[in-house]
Amino acid sequence: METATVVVAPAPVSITQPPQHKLMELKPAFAAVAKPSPARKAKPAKKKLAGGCGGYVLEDVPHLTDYLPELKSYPNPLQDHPAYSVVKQYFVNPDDTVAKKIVVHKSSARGTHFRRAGPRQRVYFQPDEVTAAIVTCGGLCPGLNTVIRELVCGLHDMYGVSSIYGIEGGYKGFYARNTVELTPRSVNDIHKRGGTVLGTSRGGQDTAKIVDSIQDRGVNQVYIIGGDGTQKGAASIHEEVQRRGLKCAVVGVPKTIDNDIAVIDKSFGFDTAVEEAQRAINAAHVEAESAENGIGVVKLMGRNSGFIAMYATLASRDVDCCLIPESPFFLDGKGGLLEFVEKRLRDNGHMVIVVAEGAGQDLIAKSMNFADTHDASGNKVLLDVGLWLSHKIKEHFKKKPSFPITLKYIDPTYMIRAVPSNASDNVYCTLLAHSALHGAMAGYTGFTVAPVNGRHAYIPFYRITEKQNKVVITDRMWARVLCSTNQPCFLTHEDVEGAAGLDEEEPHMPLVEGEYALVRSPSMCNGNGHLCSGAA
Ligand SMILES: Nc1ncnc2c1ncn2[C@@H]1O[C@H](COP(=O)(O)OP(=O)(O)OP(=O)(O)O)[C@@H](O)[C@H]1O
Ligand SMILES: O=P(O)(O)OC[C@H]1O[C@](O)(CO)[C@@H](O)[C@@H]1O
Ligand SMILES: [Mg+2]
Repeated sequence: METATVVVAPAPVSITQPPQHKLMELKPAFAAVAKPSPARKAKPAKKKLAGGCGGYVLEDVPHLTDYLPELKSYPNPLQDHPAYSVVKQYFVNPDDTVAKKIVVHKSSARGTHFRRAGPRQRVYFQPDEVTAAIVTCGGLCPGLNTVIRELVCGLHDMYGVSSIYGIEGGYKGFYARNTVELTPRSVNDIHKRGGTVLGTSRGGQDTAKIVDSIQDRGVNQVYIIGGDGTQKGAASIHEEVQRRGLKCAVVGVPKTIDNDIAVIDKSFGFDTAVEEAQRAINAAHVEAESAENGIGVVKLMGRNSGFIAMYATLASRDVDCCLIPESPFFLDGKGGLLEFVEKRLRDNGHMVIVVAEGAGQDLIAKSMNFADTHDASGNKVLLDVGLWLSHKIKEHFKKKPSFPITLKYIDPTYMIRAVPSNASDNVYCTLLAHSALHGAMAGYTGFTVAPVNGRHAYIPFYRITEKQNKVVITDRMWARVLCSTNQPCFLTHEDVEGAAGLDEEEPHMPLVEGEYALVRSPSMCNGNGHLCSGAA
């Protein structure tokens, strides 16, 4: 492990863990202890924080040596790889970290950083020791197959790993389905297809059973591709793996077209989805333009976050009104949506409305009195806002016989996520997969990999799962949308006051024992291991 940066915080070690020399004697694929009773809960992993000068904080990720301190390391085989041997500085400097915030003032603290992703000089697995498993969970997203392909090809071509399995049908596939062997040949052209060749599912996440399966199959690297729910599942798998003292790296690759994962720049598949949404918006615009008082309503995905609707609106420029979950709206009366629709039709003769599926759910529930239902993962099942809105608009104009309208409702929901990824998402997925496997080979675990301000980083699970990424309606990006559509903002003063801020939290670092395990890093401090002033 890279000792220059981090001193390991005391790890929560299971009392069933055998002495270390025993661990090292076990089957090379994994070091395991007796299976625990499913009733015992894994303790949440401690946060690993290191301080540095000028308010610098490293939010580090766990490493296998945190709880298996005697693990052997080996020179990275990449150093002999013909493609990489010529690359200067191919291995990531152990002190390299990625800043969470890059807009700073001269007096700002340096703030939170994450460990930079990439290949390390030393690895903690020998190629023939690795048994890797890949699983995809949650809804579909363009690029899933590309990530699978690049994990398989990357592990094989860069590290000489040949034992790679796909878990079929999401988390429950660990204990309810068969595995499929993955080779560079079997995944060769899967990136040209939408969906996931492994299948996916919601619900059925049973951590104890999953870790039993990991243990039984001798899996020592698990790559888990999925959204916020999946990453929560991955966090509990990692905790249980650590509690059992298994030599098994648990790695998350964030996936969701909703782009609702916090901290990261953007989730893969999002660009493709926005591009695909353009086709629906174009169709709505053509239909609307060709009719008398034509209205095109397009519903796009976005359960709690309206990013797809927002970016699709900005990209298109044909949209007259964009409705997202983060920005409440109302229909009737002065300043309401119906008044705006009427005005826009009088002015332009046609209009296009883009609505994110999670928008206006409270209004629909009020007017239709539906009981909440949830999917197998516990996500609220949404009511069809597009249908409801279309109905309300038609009802409104029915009362005005001198004002005939033609409304077309387009619901491309699944079409924007079932397509193969576009070129830029393909490249992005490749980098994600490579960053993920370099991290696992280097012994890091319990992390999600993703770009932060353009640089790939290893981010602890808790950072990804503690809150969702949402459109900030008091931010300039939403103002750009309002400028491009010239729609009313529908907001009251209270809505604005209550809206989430752009840059709220920067976690402060209590210098006391407790939830945070503060670690002082000699290389980042003033040479004697003390935090420089301003670090707290
Ligand atoms: N809090 C949680 N703890 C453990 N597992 C969870 C948790 N939430 C969800 N999961 C599991 O993660 C898997 C995927 O979750 P979910 O269906 O919410 O999709 P997701 O990963 O959020 O992706 P997306 O929202 O983009 O479709 C499911 O198998 C679900 O059971
Ligand atoms: O696949 P399902 O269960 O219909 O889920 C649809 C949901 O999945 C997503 O595509 C991703 O969370 C959402 O945008 C959408 O609400
Ligand atoms: Mg989700």
